Amino acid sequence: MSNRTKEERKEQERVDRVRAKLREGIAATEPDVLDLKGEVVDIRRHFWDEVTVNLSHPDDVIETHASLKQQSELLSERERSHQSAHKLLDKMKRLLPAPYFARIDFAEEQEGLQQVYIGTASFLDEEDGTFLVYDWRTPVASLYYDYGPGPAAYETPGGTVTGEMELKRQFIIRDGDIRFMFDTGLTIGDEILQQVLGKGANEQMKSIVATIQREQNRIIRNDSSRMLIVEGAAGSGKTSAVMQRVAYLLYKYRNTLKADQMVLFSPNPMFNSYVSAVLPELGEDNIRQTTFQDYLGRRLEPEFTVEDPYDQLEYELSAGEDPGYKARMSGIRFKSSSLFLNVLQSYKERLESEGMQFRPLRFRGRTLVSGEEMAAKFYSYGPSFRLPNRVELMKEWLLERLKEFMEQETEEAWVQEELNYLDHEKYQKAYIRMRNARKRNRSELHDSEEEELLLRRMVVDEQFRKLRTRVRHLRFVHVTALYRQLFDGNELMGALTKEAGLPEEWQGICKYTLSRLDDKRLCYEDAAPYLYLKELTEGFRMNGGVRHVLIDEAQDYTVFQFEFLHRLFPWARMTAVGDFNQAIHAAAAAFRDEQTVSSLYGEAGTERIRLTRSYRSTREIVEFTSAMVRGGEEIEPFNRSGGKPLIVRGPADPKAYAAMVAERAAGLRAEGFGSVAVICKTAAASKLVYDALSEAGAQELALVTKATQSLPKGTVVIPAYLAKGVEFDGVLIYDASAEEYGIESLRKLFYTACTRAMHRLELCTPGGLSPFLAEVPQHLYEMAEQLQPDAYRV
Ligand SMILES: Nc1ncnc2c1ncn2[C@@H]1O[C@H](COP(=O)(O)OP(=O)(O)OP(=O)(O)O)[C@@H](O)[C@H]1O
Repeated sequence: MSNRTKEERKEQERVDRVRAKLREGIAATEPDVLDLKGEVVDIRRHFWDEVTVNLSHPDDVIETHASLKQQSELLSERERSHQSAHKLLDKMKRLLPAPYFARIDFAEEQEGLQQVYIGTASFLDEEDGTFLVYDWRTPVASLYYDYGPGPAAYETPGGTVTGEMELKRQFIIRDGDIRFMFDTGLTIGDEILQQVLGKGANEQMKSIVATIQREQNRIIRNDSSRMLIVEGAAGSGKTSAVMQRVAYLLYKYRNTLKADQMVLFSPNPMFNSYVSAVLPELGEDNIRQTTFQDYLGRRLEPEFTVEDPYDQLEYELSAGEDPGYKARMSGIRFKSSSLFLNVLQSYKERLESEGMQFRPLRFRGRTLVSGEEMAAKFYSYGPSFRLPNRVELMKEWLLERLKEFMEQETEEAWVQEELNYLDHEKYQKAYIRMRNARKRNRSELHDSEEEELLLRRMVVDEQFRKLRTRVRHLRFVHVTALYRQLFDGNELMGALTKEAGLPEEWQGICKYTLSRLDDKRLCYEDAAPYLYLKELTEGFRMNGGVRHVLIDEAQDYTVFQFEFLHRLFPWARMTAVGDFNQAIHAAAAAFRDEQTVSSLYGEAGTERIRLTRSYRSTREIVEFTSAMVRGGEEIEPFNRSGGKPLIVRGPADPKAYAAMVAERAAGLRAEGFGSVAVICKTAAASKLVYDALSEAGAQELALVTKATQSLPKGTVVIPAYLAKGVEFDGVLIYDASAEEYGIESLRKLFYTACTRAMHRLELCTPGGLSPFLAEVPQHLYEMAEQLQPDAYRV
C-alpha cells in the first residue's frame, strides 16, 4: 500500500513485529525438529541394542519385559515430542506470509479493552505470554463473525462474556505486506469478499476463514443438535461451511475428537480430491471421505454386480426409447420412497412368523440341511427372539450340524480316494498335527491308524471349509429370495403397501427387477433397499467409533440412505447439506421431506438452517439462474458484477458447431479465465463432444468421466451430474436446446450445470431453446447476433 496513513503504518509495524517473532520461533524450532527426528531414527535403529533380552529364568523374563517397556516408552515419548515440534514449526511457517486477517477491539465489562488479532492459528509471545494471534476458532474470535461495532457477546465454557466492540478491521496481507485494510460494519467487509470471489476458480477448494459470513458461522459452530440440516442455494457456501465446521470441531474437541472419527460422504471421488486441500490449509488432518456407492459396493459385491448411480443416471437421461423405461422409472421412484421403507419394515414383521427363505446346505450333490428344515428350526425359536438373534442361533446350530456331518463323512469312500492323491506337504502337516495331538492326549491309537484318521479328517475339513465359511457369513439366509418374492406377483406387495396400493407400472417393475436379479445384477435403486432388508434380517452393522457424519449433496439421498447412515453410525452427529433445486436423482426426495429427516433423531434433536445468499457466481449469473427454479426469488446474489449470460446460436452442421464451441472456450481462456467447462447432459454426449472439440483443435482439453480422480486444469468437457459441487471460471452449456433439455425432469440438472459458473456463462444451441430459458426475463441475458426471441417457441 502506498501513501499509508499513520494507522496503516502502525499496523504494518505490528505485522513486521509478529513476523520477526515468527522467524525467531522458526529458527529456534527448526534445529529441535531435526534433533528430535535424529533421536527417533537413532532409537529405532538401535532399539534392540538397548534391550537386554534374556529368557532363561522367570526373573530374566521380567527384566527383559521391563527393559523392552522402557525402551518403547522412550521411543513413543520422543516421537510425540517430534510430532508436536513439527506441528508447531509447520504452523509458524504457515502463518509467516500472512499472520492474521482481522482485528477486533473489544471492551469487556470487567477486563477493559483488548485487541484481538485473528488468524488461521494461535501464536503466543513466549516472552510475555500474550497472544499475538488468536486462532479463528477460539471463543473470542466468534465476535468477528457474529457482530459489528457495538454491543457484542461471546460464549466461553465459563459463561457469556459481554462488552462493546469498538473496532472491526480486516486485512489482506501478502508476503508480510498489508495490501488492503478496511474497517467494517456488521457483515464481514464486502470489499474483501469481493476481492476473494473475484479471483479465478481453483482445482481445489480453498478455506474461507477470513470471510465466513454470520449465517455460515451458525453452521460452523453449531454444537447443540444431533442432526443439522442445511438447505442452501447453489454457491451459498454449504460445502465450505461443512469443511470449516470440521476444522472447528477438531479444534474445539482436540483432546477427544480425532480426524478419523469424522466421515464425509461426498458425491464422487473427484469431489473428494476437490475438497481435500481445505483442512491441511488450516493445519488439520484430512478426515475420512467416501461415497455411498463405495459403501454399497463393499457390502454387496461380489455377490452382485452393483450398478453405480452414474450409470443409473445415464439410463434415466438417455434411455427414453427402451421399452422398459417407464416401468423402471416408476420402479426408481417407488424403491426410493418412504412407502417402500415402510413396506420392508412391515415385511420384516411378517417374516417373524412366516416366509423366511433359506439356502439349503449341500455337499457333494447331497442336501445336508434343506431349506424347509432350516425354516422349521428358525420358527421353533419362538416370537420372543428378534430376527437377527434367531439367525445367530441358526448359525450356531448349523455349525454343530456340520461338525456331525464331518465326523460321519470321514468314513466315506471318497475320502479314501482323495487320500490317494494327497501330496507330500499335506502328509507332513498331518504328521505334525499328530505329534502335537499325541503330546496333548496320549493317544491310545497305533501310529498308522491315528495317522490315517487324522488325514481323513484333514481331507474332510478342507472340503467343508467353504461351507462352514458360508454359514459363518450367514449366507444360508436367502436374502435374494426374500427380496425376490416381494416382486413375484401382486399378493405380498399388495398386502404390504396396504391402502397405498401397488405402484404404477407394477407388472413392468416386477419383470425388470426379477430379470436383473436373475442375472446377478443389482440396479442402483435396488441396492440400498436390498441391503436394508439384509440387515433387517441379519442385524445391522454398526460403526461406533465415528462421532460426526457429514453428508454433502444430501438432496440426492433417498430415505434408505439416511436410514442406513443413521444405523451404521449410531453414536454420531449428522450434518446434511443440500439444495433441493439441484436434486439430480429425480426420485430422491428425502431431504425435502421434513418428517423423514427429522424422524431420524426426533424433532428436538434436529435443527434446520437455510442459506439464501449465493457467493459463487456474479449477480448477473445468479439472477439468470434463479429465474429458472421454484423459490428462486429467495436467492440473494452477492453483489459482484460481471457480464450477463450469453445465449449463442451456432450453425446446424455438427462439425461447424463444435468448432464454434471450441473457439468460444478458447476465447474465454484468452480473456484470462483459467478454468472453463463445457458441460454436457450425459457422459455419452461428453465423449462425443470431447472428440469433436479435439478434432476442432481445442487446446489443453480434458474429458471428465466418473473415473476421474481430480479436476483437470484448463478446459474440461464434463457431464452435468459430475460437475455438481465444483465450479469453473467460465461455463459453456454445449447444447441448451429443447431437444436436449426439453422435459421438466431435466430442469434441476440444467440449473445445476448453469450454476457452476463463477464469472461467465454461455449457453450454446444449434436451434431452439430449452423451455427453462423461456421463463427467464429477457433483460437478464444477452443474445449473440442472429438469435431472436421467437426461438423460444419449441
Ligand atoms: N464466506 C465466504 N467467503 C468467501 N468465499 C465464499 C464464502 N462462502 C462461499 N464462498 C465461495 O463460494 C463458492 C461456493 O461455495 P460452496 O461450493 O461451498 O457452495 P455450495 O453451497 O456447496 O455450492 P453448490 O451447492 O452449488 O455446490 C466457493 O468458491 C466458495 O469459496
